[in-house]
Amino acid sequence: MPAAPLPEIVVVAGIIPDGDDRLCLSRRPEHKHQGGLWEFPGGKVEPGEPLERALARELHEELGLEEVRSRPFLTVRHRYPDLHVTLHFREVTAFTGEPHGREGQPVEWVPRSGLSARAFPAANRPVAVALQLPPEWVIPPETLDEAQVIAGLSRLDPARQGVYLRGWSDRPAVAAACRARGLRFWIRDDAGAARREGAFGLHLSGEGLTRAERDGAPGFDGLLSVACHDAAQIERAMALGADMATLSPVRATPTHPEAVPLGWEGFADLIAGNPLVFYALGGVGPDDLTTARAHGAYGVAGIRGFWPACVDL
Ligand SMILES: Nc1nc2c([nH]c(=O)n2[C@H]2C[C@H](O)[C@@H](COP(=O)(O)OP(=O)(O)OP(=O)(O)O)O2)c(=O)[nH]1
Repeated sequence: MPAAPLPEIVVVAGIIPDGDDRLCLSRRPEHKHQGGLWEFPGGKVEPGEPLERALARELHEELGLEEVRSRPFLTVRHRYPDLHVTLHFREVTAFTGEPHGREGQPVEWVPRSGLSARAFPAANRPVAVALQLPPEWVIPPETLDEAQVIAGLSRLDPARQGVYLRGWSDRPAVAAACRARGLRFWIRDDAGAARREGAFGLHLSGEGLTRAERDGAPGFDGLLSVACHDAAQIERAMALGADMATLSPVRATPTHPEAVPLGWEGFADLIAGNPLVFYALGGVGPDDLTTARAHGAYGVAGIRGFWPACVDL
């Protein structure tokens, strides 16, 4: 007899900041699923209930908060041995009241830097990664000279933007400019250079991925990222233990006219259920962030539209 299908639930959970770089966590009661672990407060969505309303209801019931406003952060689908869960994590942008455990559960404000010391349910891994990442991933144009790139970097916003030094990965002066500005930056393929320069991430191109598979995972402690274009590459990125990936091209781009665009639906289908944090790349701009999040991405990436307009292209 075929095994009975596992129950499926839809959950909404709030990432609640306090303006002092701390987030509100609560501890799940021992008797519940994933009991004893820390969680982002929330609970099951009722049939037909809009997500923002569901989160406001849960945060009122569990923490006593009022007037909760939120926006999408990251959607995660996870298969526990006994349960399939779709978790809609949302960033809380406004609330009134002081969170307290109305159901007797411990509630704490935890500094972002202290999150890794807490035990979370397995489904939360991509959220822990995304919480360290900027929503925009900017690729400096390779048509500029080094001085222009350095000038452009000084105009980026470190809170919102990270930088992939693609063609600039072997230029110490460009990495130094990122460090000076406090920008998180990624280096292409070269784990040694990423270590030396104190890069936040190492981004593997197709070639870098093949080399890493042949020689073993690169020796680099920071974030591991892979450039993906299809389901097979996503599988390979996960097998290598990657944290994040770019997936492209979402739309047609002048730089890769031969590549078949995925479209937003194709993009969403490819990433659904994969525990990586994805950036949408290829013909997208900063204004596409809401659309990207609605299709399961965490961030948007690109050259044009992201690079400061005041620097001449
Ligand atoms: N709220 C929340 N739930 C999480 C997180 N990570 C994670 O895997 N989960 C799982 C655990 C549970 O299986 C499910 C949440 O369901 P729940 O049982 O707490 O929902 P609820 O508050 O509506 O509970 P109940 O009153 O119906 O028992 O999602 C997280 O960060 N926050």
